[in-house]
Amino acid sequence: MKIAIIGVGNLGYSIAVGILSQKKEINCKSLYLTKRNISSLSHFEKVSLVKTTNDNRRAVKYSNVIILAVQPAQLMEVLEEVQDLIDPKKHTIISVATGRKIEEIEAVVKNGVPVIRCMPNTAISVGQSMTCISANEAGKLNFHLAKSIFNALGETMCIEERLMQAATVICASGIAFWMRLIRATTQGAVQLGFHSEEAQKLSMQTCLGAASLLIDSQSHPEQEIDKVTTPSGCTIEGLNEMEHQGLSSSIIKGLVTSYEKINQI
Ligand SMILES: NC(=O)C1=CN([C@@H]2O[C@H](COP(=O)(O)OP(=O)(O)OC[C@H]3O[C@@H](n4cnc5c(N)ncnc54)[C@H](OP(=O)(O)O)[C@@H]3O)[C@@H](O)[C@H]2O)C=CC1
Ligand SMILES: O=C(O)[C@@H]1CCC=N1
Repeated sequence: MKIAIIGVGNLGYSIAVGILSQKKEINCKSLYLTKRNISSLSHFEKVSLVKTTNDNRRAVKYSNVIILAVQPAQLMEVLEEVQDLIDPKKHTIISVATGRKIEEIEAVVKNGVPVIRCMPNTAISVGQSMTCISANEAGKLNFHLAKSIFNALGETMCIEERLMQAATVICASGIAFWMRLIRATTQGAVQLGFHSEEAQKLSMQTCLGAASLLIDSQSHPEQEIDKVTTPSGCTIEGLNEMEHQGLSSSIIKGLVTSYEKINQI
């Protein structure tokens, strides 16, 4: 695969780091990285596979998988700039732009161009993204290209495009939500007597352990909670107080508010 990432900002950078860490498994022959101001990409210049440029047309010309990672408001302008170079027989477009539908991209490019819409998250830089994928008919024939990139960098799930906004909130924004939960438990640990670095380590590993328990045992969170909550013990006391204060309700309300905002982007 010859890959171009158009728009190497927060997410594009994370994808680039992930691809370079798994370049053999992904079979990446070259990686073009573009943005308008490329000074922040100078450290990539030492990597033989990588070419950094502010010339999107050059990146498209020398690549076959085009990952569009610009802001939603910048997407159409970038597509217009390169659309004449995009060849349905050569290129596959992978857009990670929030809220931009496949049909909006199809309206700009030639008929028959494979378009795949993906929603990874920034944990892609450490090979732990949860990436949701949907595609147009031509894109479905090239699902293997997206899967070979994103399966190497975490887990993937093929979903209907109508669910892409919800996936964005749960998985992409989800990184921020889980960070806040880790920060809150860290703050609690400090209040209970740990130094901040110790507190964060306790919080992070416990978070990882909880997720690993569910992944390995395929059980439901309540089954694991039952194993921890001793009758009349401290866990149920703390858990019930959190729920009295609206823990589950506030998280669900936050997710729904985030979802409503996405639909306005
Ligand atoms: N951050 C996240 O966790 C996630 C983001 N997304 C989506 O991914 C996309 C990117 O988000 P994010 O990385 O946060 O945004 P950033 O603003 O960090 O990155 C966008 C990048 O695009 C570059 N850019 C802008 N215009 C052009 C252009 N004409 N040609 C080439 N490059 C250009 C900008 O650099 P310069 O100004 O130098 O050109 C910038 O680095 C968005 O659509 C977002 O909704 C999706 C999932 C998660
Ligand atoms: O906050 C945002 O709008 C983007 C989409 C998901 C993560 N960042």
